Amino acid sequence: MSESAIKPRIGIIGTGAIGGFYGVMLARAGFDVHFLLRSEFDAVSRDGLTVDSQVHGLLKLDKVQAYACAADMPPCDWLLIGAKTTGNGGVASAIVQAAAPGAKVLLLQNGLGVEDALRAVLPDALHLLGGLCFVCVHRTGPGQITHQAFGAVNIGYHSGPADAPTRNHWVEQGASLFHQAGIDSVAMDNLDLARWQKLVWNVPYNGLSVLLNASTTPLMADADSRALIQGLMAEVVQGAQACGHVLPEGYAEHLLKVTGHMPDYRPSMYHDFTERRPLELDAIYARPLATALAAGCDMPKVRALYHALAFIDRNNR
Ligand SMILES: NC(=O)C1=CN([C@@H]2O[C@H](COP(=O)(O)OP(=O)(O)OC[C@H]3O[C@@H](n4cnc5c(N)ncnc54)[C@H](OP(=O)(O)O)[C@@H]3O)[C@@H](O)[C@H]2O)C=CC1
Ligand SMILES: CC(C)(CO)C(=O)C(=O)O
Repeated sequence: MSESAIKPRIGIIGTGAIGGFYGVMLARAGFDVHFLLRSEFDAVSRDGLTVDSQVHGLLKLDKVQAYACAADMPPCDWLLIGAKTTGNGGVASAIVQAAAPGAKVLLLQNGLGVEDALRAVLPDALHLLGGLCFVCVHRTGPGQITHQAFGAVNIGYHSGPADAPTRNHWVEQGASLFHQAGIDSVAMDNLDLARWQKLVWNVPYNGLSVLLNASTTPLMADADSRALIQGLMAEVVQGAQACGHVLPEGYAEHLLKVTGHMPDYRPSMYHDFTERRPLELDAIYARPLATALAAGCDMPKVRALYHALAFIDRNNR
């Protein structure tokens, strides 16, 4: 921890929907939070960040410690990465510039193996952790975030210079940051399993929202799209099993039920498509497909969805 800080100093690398939401919640809980921005730097420096939350009400952070350049940030004890996985090449140098010695880097991203690529370019002294966000947030304008539902961040240690007890300590500290901000967070022993588990939701809904131009309510209401969702979910569960992960019994059915009760929601991939940003196809489709195949499990429905999305993505930019 930086010596002058009573609480760990937190840096947000990529202040979009996820980075903005959790950053605002942590700042409101009294943490010293510093936000790295790109296209929205001017607007957020001037007008602050607003979270219009259907859970917590209207949250406003008027004076944002905003930066356009990571080298200007003070050394941060925890760095929360809110950039899309498609931008991870560009965030590595920002992490190095904003990290205090021995900093904890928490990757708040969807997909499989996202820590592996980043680990390869991070200094050994940094701790790398994965955070699975169960939340429905999206940007509606510069510095404007809408929060529709949920919020939990589940955390697992990926790699770094810590023995087993120290790993647990850092995971617990990460969870405690979120608890202090009123957000649920549990420690996960097996990050890979947790990532597969999250994919059971993201593989069908993220991709189908783009392919069928639909949010969750119509996707759930229509018998054909619901059958597609179920077929995709079943394959991801099989893929996870082939890789040695035992998912809770009835997990896919549980997710269907939860989604049926969620507010009508457009996943982040839908927003990337409409804003003509690159889709997170590598992390959410290509890597799970390759990993499952290497373990002897083909996922033909997932593969077909991936190829359709790759076509759409190439023609969208
Ligand atoms: N939205 C959600 O509800 C959920 C999202 N996730 C996952 O969280 C991750 C983030 O998603 P989300 O918040 O929706 O994405 P957004 O597109 O809303 O936010 C990404 C932010 O990162 C910024 N950024 C990217 N690269 C850099 C860089 N090099 N330097 C500074 N800023 C950078 C972008 O800036 P710019 O505006 O300039 O592009 C943008 O503000 C994804 O992996 C997603 O799958 C997981 C669970 C739920
Ligand atoms: C599954 C969901 C909608 C909420 O748990 C989510 O976290 C996501 O969009 O990735």
